[in-house]
Amino acid sequence: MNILHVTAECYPVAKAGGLGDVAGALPKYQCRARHNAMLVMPMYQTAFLEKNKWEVHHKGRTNSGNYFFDYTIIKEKTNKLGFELFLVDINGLLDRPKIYGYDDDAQRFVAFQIAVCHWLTDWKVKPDVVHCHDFHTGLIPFMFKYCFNFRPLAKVPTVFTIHNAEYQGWMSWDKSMWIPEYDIWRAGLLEWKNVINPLASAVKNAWKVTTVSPSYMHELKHNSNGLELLFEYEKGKCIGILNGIDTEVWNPKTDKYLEAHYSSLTVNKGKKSNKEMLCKTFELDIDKPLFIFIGRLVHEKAANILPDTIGSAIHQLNKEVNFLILGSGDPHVEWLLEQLKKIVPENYNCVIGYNEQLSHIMYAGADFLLMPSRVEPCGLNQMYAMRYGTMPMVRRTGGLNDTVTDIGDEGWGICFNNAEVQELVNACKRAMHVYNNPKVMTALRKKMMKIDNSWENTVDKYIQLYKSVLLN
Ligand SMILES: Nc1ncnc2c1ncn2[C@@H]1O[C@H](COP(=O)(O)OP(=O)(O)O[C@H]2O[C@H](CO)[C@@H](O)[C@H](O)[C@H]2O)[C@@H](O)[C@H]1O
Repeated sequence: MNILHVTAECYPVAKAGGLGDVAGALPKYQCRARHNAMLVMPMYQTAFLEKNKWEVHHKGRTNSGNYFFDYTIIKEKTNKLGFELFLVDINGLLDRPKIYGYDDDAQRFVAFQIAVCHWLTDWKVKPDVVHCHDFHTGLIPFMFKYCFNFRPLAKVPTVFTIHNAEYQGWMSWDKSMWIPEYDIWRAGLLEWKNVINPLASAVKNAWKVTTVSPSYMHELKHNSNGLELLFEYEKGKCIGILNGIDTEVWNPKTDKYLEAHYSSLTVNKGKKSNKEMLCKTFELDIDKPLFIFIGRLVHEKAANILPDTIGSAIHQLNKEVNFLILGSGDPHVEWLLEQLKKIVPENYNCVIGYNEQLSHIMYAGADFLLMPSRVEPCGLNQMYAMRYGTMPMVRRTGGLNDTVTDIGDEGWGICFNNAEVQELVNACKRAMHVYNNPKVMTALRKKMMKIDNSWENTVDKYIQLYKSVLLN
């Protein structure tokens, strides 16, 4: 089957979060299952672009409203990622160092989607299915069906995966001029609550819609940042498929970012070496349990409760715990986390920013991973942590619910119900209890490392889904 993924991120080309991890792994494992998966994304200015060899695959000229532009599709020459990788170059618009965060992001991603549609219209062999990810690609299912210029794509099936429904890409109606001329009677299929809503549009127009865990699919009908009724209405074409993890990138035996490798047999020794390195670098006491948080410092991740939680836990647990945070996001939370260094320097440290290598060393060296997320469509961090023998401490929501079982229910993690400071502190107290019982801790580490969350288990679910649309 010929599958084309369309996405704004893909590890290791350009990654801001979990979307990048999934987009870098799913096509690779689809190819291993003998399908022809390809991926197209914007051409940002990244190290990956400079370090690899490219050939020009297609050149075209099109427009987004009054903005006429030339675009070039380049293809990576060696299949380095295990699948064919195409980048869309639009001079001045996409070729920038960051993925997101520019004032004209909306226009950038609309132009990207138009270029992809324009290219595919010209391409003689059409993919069997086009798989779009998150709102940056959410207008594509509509454009395929209703833009006059893209008529040859009208029958190409589209699947849309929601990695995060909190971000919907809202645009006021005056931006509709950016979208190539379309059947005006279908304008309602672009909007939700009187604004253009690319995520809602994708849910309406894609042939199938998936979320990255079954629990999250269920939750969206009750809590989806305004789209609850839409998900209820469209539930017939929606399905939750749990993410996998790339067990080659995330493997403590071979991880290229680690100096001390280990397996479940050598887990205590391996984790100790990595913890030593972390504790030395961040001036923390190796004998105390190390709790970490890695991720975007935003409301949905409940990052705002971290500063108080850390302060209270250090106090209530008589300074017998250490915390290390890696992340960036809300400037106020960043500031509070920085200030905390001055208050509890012996038990806490943080790195504000994005650091792929450090994240791997932290998963390997920590004892516990905090994930108090208010919303978590799937969550990869807890699965990485488990693979590295680090106990996940999670709020029971979304994909966290589907992947972590509490130690009280014969599981391997610590679960709690509310994103509140004292609940998280209490969870730390339970964690301390386990930590102080080395035999139990070791057994749990070995147990969680054996859990198989690999993509091999999941790929077939997507293939079955694609097949169901091909039969229509
Ligand atoms: N400062 C930093 N430095 C280094 N690495 C960092 C980092 N901040 C985050 N990361 C990395 O980014 C990834 C985060 O993945 P998650 O799935 O946990 O969250 P995210 O909200 O980005 O993804 C969304 O999409 C994914 C994929 O579908 C869903 O699992 C998730 O629930 C949904 O919110 C991990 O690889 C993590 O290590």
